[in-house]
Amino acid sequence: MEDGSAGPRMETNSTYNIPLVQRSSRENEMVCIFGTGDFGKALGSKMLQCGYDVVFGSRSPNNANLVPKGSEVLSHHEAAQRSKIIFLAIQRDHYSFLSRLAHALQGKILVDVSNNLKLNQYPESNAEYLAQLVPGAEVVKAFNTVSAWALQSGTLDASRQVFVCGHDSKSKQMVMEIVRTLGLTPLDQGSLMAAKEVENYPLQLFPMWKIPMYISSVLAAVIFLYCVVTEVIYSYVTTGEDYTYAIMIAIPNRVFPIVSLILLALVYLAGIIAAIIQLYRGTKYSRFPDWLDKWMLCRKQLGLVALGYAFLHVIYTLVIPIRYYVRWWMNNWAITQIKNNATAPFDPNYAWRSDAYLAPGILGFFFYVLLGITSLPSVSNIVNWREFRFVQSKLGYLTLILCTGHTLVYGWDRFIYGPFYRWHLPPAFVLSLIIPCAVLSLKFILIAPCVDRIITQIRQGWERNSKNPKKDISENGKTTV
Ligand SMILES: NC(=O)C1=CN([C@@H]2O[C@H](COP(=O)(O)OP(=O)(O)OC[C@H]3O[C@@H](n4cnc5c(N)ncnc54)[C@H](OP(=O)(O)O)[C@@H]3O)[C@@H](O)[C@H]2O)C=CC1
Ligand SMILES: [Cu+2]
Repeated sequence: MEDGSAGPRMETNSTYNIPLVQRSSRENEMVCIFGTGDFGKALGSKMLQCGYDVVFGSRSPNNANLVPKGSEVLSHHEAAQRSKIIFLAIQRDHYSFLSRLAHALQGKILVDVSNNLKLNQYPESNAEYLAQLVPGAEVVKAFNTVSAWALQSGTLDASRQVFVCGHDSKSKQMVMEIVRTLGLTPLDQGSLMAAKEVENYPLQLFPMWKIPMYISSVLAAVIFLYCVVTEVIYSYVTTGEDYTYAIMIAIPNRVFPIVSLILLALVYLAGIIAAIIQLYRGTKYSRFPDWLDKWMLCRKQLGLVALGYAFLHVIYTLVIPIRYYVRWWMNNWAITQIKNNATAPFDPNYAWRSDAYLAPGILGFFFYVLLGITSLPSVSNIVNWREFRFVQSKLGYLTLILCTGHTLVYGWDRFIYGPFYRWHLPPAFVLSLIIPCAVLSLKFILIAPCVDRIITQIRQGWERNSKNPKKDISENGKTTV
């Protein structure tokens, strides 16, 4: 496997932009960069550091002071003559001027580094558009996943990989050689047809978080309103009591665990729905509906958002003893006992109940954190996928069971206790149990030996409706088993 060490290494304590290591095998190679914007400048100084000669092509060649020291600025036309490879650090919207330069760009390698603002912003990829504009040049897509900031500050750890694609393999090799010299890792993605995917890549990181964030915000808002109605407004309307201070801590501390529990259950609901669909269809070879695919893909983010809410619940719970309302209430209770000269008897039932409620909460949170840690790339990279599956699935269900148990014990007799059903609405925690209990019950059914056997068979490739389940006659008449 390639790593960054193929090219000359950067040594420390040298002046910026002076070649740190001379490229040993040949004369300094000249590269041309069109555009003196953020990316052009960052790429230029990185290349200078790594021993290339850099010439910029700009609309205003007189502003030479704007570019990194040691490089030249010329007009586009002149700069193009100086190098075989031209990096286009220009937004796609401005590409049209290149068609006028078509003659000067004949036979050159044009490296398209551009990104878009939105997924599928244009019908064709930027690189393919460029290839149409300048048919005489070889277009290679690369560098779009590396940010100008990372290039300049040297903090490339997270983005060392550079996707490269293009039709002409020789041009691609030359660009990949530059990528290596800059200390990055090129990943060949194939022909220019892959450019669209490469361009979508930096934009695609967002949707993974967008859906979980959206779901959790909507859930939190709805549950918050529900609690405000059934607690604050209800108290005010029925007894005239002012309970509005609850919206600061008491109600959020109901909303956070509820959202957390529902999100955690949603993580595992996706897999259960997938298993049910496979059971129903009797095969694993047909595609899941689009929404389920998306859901499956954002499970990790969903779980991490759930963990965030669990954290909030823990912190909000820890401050309970220092709340004024709680201190007042405790003091008042003690004073009442003193006044009446009667100590309330110790109630072992109540002690049991409160410990039985806290214990699964603490354990659940512990496993929750463990789940979160094992989903970090630095940890998941050192376990094999079986171990990862084991942790994420077994530990995940254990967490879900503990957290659901925590909520069930919290409920205890409140499930049937009339005063908690204000305006005939169930308390919010009852609603929070619907999805987790459904997930756990369904999972229970799915792991029953008779059902589990069928699912395992399906996942190993068995098909219920296949006419020839074992035999498949291929074109040349041979039978493959
Ligand atoms: N910034 C980043 O972190 C990253 C940027 N990219 C891509 O790199 C490209 C450049 O980005 P960035 O440097 O941030 O953009 P900027 O807007 O900072 O710079 C673009 C440069 O393009 C030139 N330009 C602007 N308008 C025109 C025009 N009408 N005709 C010809 N040239 C023009 C200008 O250079 P001059 O005045 O010298 O002509 C300008 O400095 C984009 O395609 C972007 O998607 C990719 C990855 C990361
Ligand atoms: Cu709790």
